[in-house]
Amino acid sequence: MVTRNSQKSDLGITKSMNFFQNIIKPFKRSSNRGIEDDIEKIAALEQKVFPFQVLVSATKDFNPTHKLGEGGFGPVFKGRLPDGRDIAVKKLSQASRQGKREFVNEAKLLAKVQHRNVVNLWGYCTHGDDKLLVYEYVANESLDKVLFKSNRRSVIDWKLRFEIITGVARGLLYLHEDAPNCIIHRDIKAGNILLDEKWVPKIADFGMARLYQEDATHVNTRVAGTNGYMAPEYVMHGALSVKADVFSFGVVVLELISGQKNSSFSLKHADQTLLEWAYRLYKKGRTMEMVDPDIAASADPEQVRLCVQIGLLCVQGDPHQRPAMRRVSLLLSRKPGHLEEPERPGVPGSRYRRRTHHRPSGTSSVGTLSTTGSSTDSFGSNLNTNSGTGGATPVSSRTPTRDHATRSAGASSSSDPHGESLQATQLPQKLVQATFNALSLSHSLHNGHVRLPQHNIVQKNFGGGHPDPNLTYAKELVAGMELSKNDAGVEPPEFGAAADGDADRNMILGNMYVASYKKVYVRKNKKRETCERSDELAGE
Ligand SMILES: Nc1ncnc2c1ncn2[C@@H]1O[C@H](COP(=O)(O)OP(=O)(O)OP(=O)(O)O)[C@@H](O)[C@H]1O
Repeated sequence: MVTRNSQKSDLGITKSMNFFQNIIKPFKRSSNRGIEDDIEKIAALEQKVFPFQVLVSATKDFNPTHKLGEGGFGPVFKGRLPDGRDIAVKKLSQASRQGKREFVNEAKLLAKVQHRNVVNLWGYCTHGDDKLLVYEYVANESLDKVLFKSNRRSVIDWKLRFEIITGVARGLLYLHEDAPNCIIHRDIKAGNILLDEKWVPKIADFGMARLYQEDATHVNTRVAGTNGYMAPEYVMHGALSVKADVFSFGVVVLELISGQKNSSFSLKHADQTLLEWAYRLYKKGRTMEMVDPDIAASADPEQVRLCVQIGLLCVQGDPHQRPAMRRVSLLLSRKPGHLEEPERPGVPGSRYRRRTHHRPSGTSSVGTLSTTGSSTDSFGSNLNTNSGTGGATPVSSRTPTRDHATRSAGASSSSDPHGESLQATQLPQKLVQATFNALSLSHSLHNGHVRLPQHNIVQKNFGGGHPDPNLTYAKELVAGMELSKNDAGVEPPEFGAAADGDADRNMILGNMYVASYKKVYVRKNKKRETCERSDELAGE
């Protein structure tokens, strides 16, 4: 990576220049071209189109030495435009099967998203099958590298960390409520927060899910988020709302305070997660013990308490209990004490308990750019989120498929005398952990991304000879369960045994296994039958 010092003077120059001039400069024509050429080019510039050749020369033909890294969406190259501006060019991998027109439409929309705390998309380019996005170059590394992978973590002292928290909150508020379209990021994490030369945080990778949406003919297990940051209702049911981003933001806040990465915290502390640990300390009034020892000296106890409280409010299990980002931004400017008490945190993989709210119908749940334009509490509606036999069975598939799956799996939730407990709104903690382990497995298999089946697409396309993402999901579930198989004494199901072409058979089998696991588990652990751990947690 090119160091930020070498960029500083250029950045200084470009900031003072008008944006349109900046854009037009690299394409200045020689004087003998026609006026039509001019018009065409100006039109292209307004649409923020970058000619491929400009990007080729900016990145020295995508030279490996210019490669900044490669994420789930493809490689990113650093480049410099003829006017001196530095850019980051993301070459989308072929997994984005979007047509050229759709890509251009999406990119145009995303290029309108401009905010100080968001990595600005300056333009885009298509060339043959290649699709490229051109971003402003952000000089410092991503937050995860500074926080978790370097010995520079003390460089971001408490004051900076607090500013990063407020900056990310503002960026996310903008995406949710003030951008031209409501954007649910879906993958808020320390790795997607880039820091500029003044440590101003900028949210990266917004809108990517939209560019990678499956079309009607392509079934895929889509990149859905990153382990350790995903809201429980999203992990378990694919239910997506702005509150899923709020949850991920809460995780980032607690990571920033503690300097600990949520997804690896449990490896060091077998019996708890970062979120539970934070909750316990908060309940005991010992929030300062959470602070990263490297920066403890610079920490302001009042601000720390406020941030811990806000972080915990954001990671509550019930999405409706989580504050919207506007409120978070407001709260960050207040003194603690005016705030409600957070309830115990949700665990990725756990089921949340719905309260008095009802899910609004007809809201979009999967798209990144919300089709409703509503900013808060738009809650996923295409999946069952609130009942069932312990898993994420799609609503529309449940009636026709369950009977068959029940027979195939040799277990029945409806005939089970403990049926009531199987319908409980929360799974035992251990089961939750096992599911989480399954997702961790998926995490390691997929370059840090958890992949979830996209149920509605599966349903639409099953029978077309596509791979069955439900199979993967169910196997992952079971892999998690197997870690504790001896406790449960339940054999995993035979996947694929049901051969009638039922779209969700493997999902159902996986869920049945979870259900039967739970049945045995509950029998063996009567005490935990109600799974109410909040008092227990608070008292510990
Ligand atoms: N605008 C940018 N300015 C500077 N560096 C960038 C920019 N965008 C991305 N990078 C860097 O490029 C690398 C790849 O980024 P990318 O966002 O594609 O994937 P990632 O964050 O590493 O992984 P993931 O896909 O899991 O988010 C990262 O090191 C990132 O910090």
